Amino acid sequence: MSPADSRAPGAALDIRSITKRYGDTPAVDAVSLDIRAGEFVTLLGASGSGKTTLLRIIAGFADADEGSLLVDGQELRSVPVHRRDIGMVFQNYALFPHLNVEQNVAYPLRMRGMRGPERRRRVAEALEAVHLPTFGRRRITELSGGQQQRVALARAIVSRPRLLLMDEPLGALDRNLRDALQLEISRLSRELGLTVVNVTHDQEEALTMSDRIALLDRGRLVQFATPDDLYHRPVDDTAAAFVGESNLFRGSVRDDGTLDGADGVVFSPPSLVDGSAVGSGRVAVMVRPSLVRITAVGSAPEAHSRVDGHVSGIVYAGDSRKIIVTTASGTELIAREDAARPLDVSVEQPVTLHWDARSSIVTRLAAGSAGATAPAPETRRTVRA
Ligand SMILES: Nc1ncnc2c1ncn2[C@@H]1O[C@H](COP(=O)(O)OP(=O)(O)OP(=O)(O)O)[C@@H](O)[C@H]1O
Repeated sequence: MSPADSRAPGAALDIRSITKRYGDTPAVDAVSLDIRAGEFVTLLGASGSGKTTLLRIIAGFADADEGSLLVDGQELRSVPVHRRDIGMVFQNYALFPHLNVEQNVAYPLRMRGMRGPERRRRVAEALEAVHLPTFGRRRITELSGGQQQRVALARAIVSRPRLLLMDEPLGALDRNLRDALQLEISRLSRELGLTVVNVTHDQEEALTMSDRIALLDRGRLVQFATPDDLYHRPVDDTAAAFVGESNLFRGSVRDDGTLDGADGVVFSPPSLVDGSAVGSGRVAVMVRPSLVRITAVGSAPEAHSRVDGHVSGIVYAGDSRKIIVTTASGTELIAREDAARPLDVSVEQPVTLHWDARSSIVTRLAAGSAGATAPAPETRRTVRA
């Protein structure tokens, strides 16, 4: 099988303005993505954002109302499912219980009429790739969930498909197994130069595994970017709120550096939150909780952006500690700090949250965003479907 550095350049799959409606509501709304050969792309979004519908359209289980799917310039929409040269892995494994591991993995090759030593060699290679080289004769019912998912993966890659589609492949597994398989699937896709489209609502999984992430919201593509860009340079408040934990303020930046309607947050220096950088007056300003510091009222560094409130909760989460601060108007903000640091605040204590102005990220408001019509600031935590 080909190593990663032999990946072909160019688009493996060019998704152009794909739209699918159920009744009047678009489940997928004019989504365009150019997926490169050898790339691992994740469709990420809350429940109902259109991920599975788009994946099913690529697989050929559903047809789009509009748009095209081009592979090497050829329209895929008119190609029947079994001729699309696509491997699939589902959350529920979908293995044949009456066949053993080897027979399950060999199935796609049998369908293509491949037999004899070549077929055996390919099956052995695929089982090797998923670290199950000695499991060929095992019955499916004798395997753990993680092992079944590896068999499903081996079956999906054994015919070396042009494209591997995965629909929440790790959704049924426990956290430890999921973490281990995430790394293994990433390794395998790199080693084999696979082009993968993966669906998940788990942002950590998306950030860990993907070369690029397509963030969907109500059928629309919000941003298609590397994990780093999505995290550090969200295009709007929807992306900022969905990916990672964030403190998010929406409003208009005043000349004095405060944000209209934002609980008296003072951005310092104000030039760093110049809304003109992202268009008209109304903006979203985000700061990640890990970049926020907490101190007694009145003792924040002058050069820092800051807001006052009182500590309303302290939550331990393994290595880190989340301190929840509620402002005078009831907005909850988060500071996340290393749990090894001595705790120098207590619940109910008045405090100032502050952060280096360079940690503020200014983005535009998404069309239809709550903040586009109401200026109330808001804190969003990790959103999970
Ligand atoms: N066969 C169908 N008939 C009618 N509506 C549908 C159908 N399939 C999907 N939808 C609707 O289309 C929208 C997108 O659904 P889809 O399953 O693609 O979302 P998703 O992002 O994959 O969600 P989840 O993470 O919950 O699986 C939803 O509002 C859903 O109710």
